[in-house]
Amino acid sequence: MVEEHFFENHAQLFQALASRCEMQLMRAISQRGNASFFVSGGSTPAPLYEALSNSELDWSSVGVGLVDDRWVDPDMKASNERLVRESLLRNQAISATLYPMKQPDVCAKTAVDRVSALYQSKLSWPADLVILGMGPDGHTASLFPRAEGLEQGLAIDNPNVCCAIQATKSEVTGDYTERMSLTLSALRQSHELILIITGAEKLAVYNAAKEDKSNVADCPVSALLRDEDLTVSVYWAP
Ligand SMILES: O=C(O)[C@H](O)[C@@H](O)[C@H](O)[C@H](O)COP(=O)(O)O
Repeated sequence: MVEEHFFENHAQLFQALASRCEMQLMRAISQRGNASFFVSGGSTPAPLYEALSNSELDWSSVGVGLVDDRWVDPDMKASNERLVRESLLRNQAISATLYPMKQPDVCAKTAVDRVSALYQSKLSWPADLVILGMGPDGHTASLFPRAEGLEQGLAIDNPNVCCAIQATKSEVTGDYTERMSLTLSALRQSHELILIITGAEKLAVYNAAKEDKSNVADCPVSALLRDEDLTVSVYWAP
């Protein structure tokens, strides 16, 4: 199910969301002594990460994982790891621990088991806080419609929390077709699942995906939105 938080502008959205994320991380730290925070890349969430980087919380108790990453060197502009290091892991949040997805392996497939084991051992599950984006094609994380590897990504019996995805050029901007992503079952293991979307086009895709009765493989985000055992908090502004 969904819990909608719609705002008149981005400034209001990110201010409200930063406060909510800060509270959620502080709650996890006070209850368990640590917090796991999984973050998406793309062009939307950077203002949230920049705001959170100034939050006065015990960042040394926060483990940061990636929701997904492009299989590119972390110094490349396309790298989600780079985006997170530049927007979140600075100021107060510099003392958080980031666990990257990208490994020296030539392809994501040979690294999946290793990154899954790393994420399952170093980050606490269920995830305390997960930040998702959504593409106009209904993908979330790097779970792209009909992409190679998506079946593993959607499989409820997949013991891994990560999967390797080979998106097609038409699905992704630029050449970043090879990805690693959290699986659907990993995303469902979240105490707080936040989906950030902006603009009219994504709102229309979201509204359709909420009702979507078609195959999840055609609109992976709908698997989360339609899950009655899960609450996805949707933050939207024009
Ligand atoms: O690697 C990525 O690109 C993201 O993790 C991806 O899942 C993103 O959240 C959506 O593609 C939306 O991207 P925008 O925020 O750029 O629209």
